[in-house]
Amino acid sequence: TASSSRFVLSRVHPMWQEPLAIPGGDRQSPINITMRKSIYDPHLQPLSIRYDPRTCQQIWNNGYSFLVEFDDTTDKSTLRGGPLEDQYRLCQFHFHWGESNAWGSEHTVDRCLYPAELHLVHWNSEKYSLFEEAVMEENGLAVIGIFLKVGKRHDGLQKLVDALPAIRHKDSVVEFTRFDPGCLLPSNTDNYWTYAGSLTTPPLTEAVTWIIMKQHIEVSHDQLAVFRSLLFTSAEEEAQKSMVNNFRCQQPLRGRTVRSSFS
Ligand SMILES: NS(=O)(=O)c1ccc(C(=O)N2CCN(Cc3ccccc3)C2)cc1
Ligand SMILES: [Zn+2]
Repeated sequence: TASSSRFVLSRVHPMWQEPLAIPGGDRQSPINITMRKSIYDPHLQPLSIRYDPRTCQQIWNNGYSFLVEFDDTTDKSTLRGGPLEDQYRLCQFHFHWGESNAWGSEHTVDRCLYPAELHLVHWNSEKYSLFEEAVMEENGLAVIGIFLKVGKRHDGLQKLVDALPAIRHKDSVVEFTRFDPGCLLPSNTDNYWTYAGSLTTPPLTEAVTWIIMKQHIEVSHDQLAVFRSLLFTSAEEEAQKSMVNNFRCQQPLRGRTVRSSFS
């Protein structure tokens, strides 16, 4: 039954000890998406992604990734449509990456690993009044996942890359304004997979409608190398640890269906 907590089998994550039991535990993220098992759903609406660069506020190192945070006190940067019933507000975006270009993404497609994955995090502003509230509720969050591949330089990303040396250590924050997260979206946002999942970091709550883009974006090797120059550790700590491999291991599908917006 839903109340029975299952033991989520997972290898110990380098960054934090995976809890042995998660309440429910039958819709955990990330997962591998098997293309031939995903179900085309013709009723999925087009996504409406409208971001206002004026809501961009700061960038900070939280000791696990770096987050670009937005003013989410009004409906200026929003996500609607697709599998979503309600309107969601953008609150932050962050990335997950590896120590090498061979791995780093949290989700995979037919077991294909990408060197990094971007998460644009939104919360249901029709049903809840704060992110902290929505994070505990089913379908409280909607996260867009975008795979990164190493290739040509991403001009829009460079402004963000240039800000990273200022937040090298955990808990450092700098002002970061007038950045349009729309520049990080792939040219085609009509083709995506969607499934019911969870946060991939504590509290791992099963509150997320995942929307994983089929089309990846390209960034240069040097841009990704700057991500790896960040540190998990604060300025006070002796041993400096490079911020790499900040991804969670994959979780069982538990009978969930992954839908696709394309046939
Ligand atoms: N990788 S992911 O996209 O799944 C993702 C991970 C973390 C977050 C995030 O901003 N927080 C998770 C909770 N945390 C703070 C918090 C809030 C309430 C209760 C407890 C703790 C912030 C959002 C998305
Ligand atoms: Zn994430």
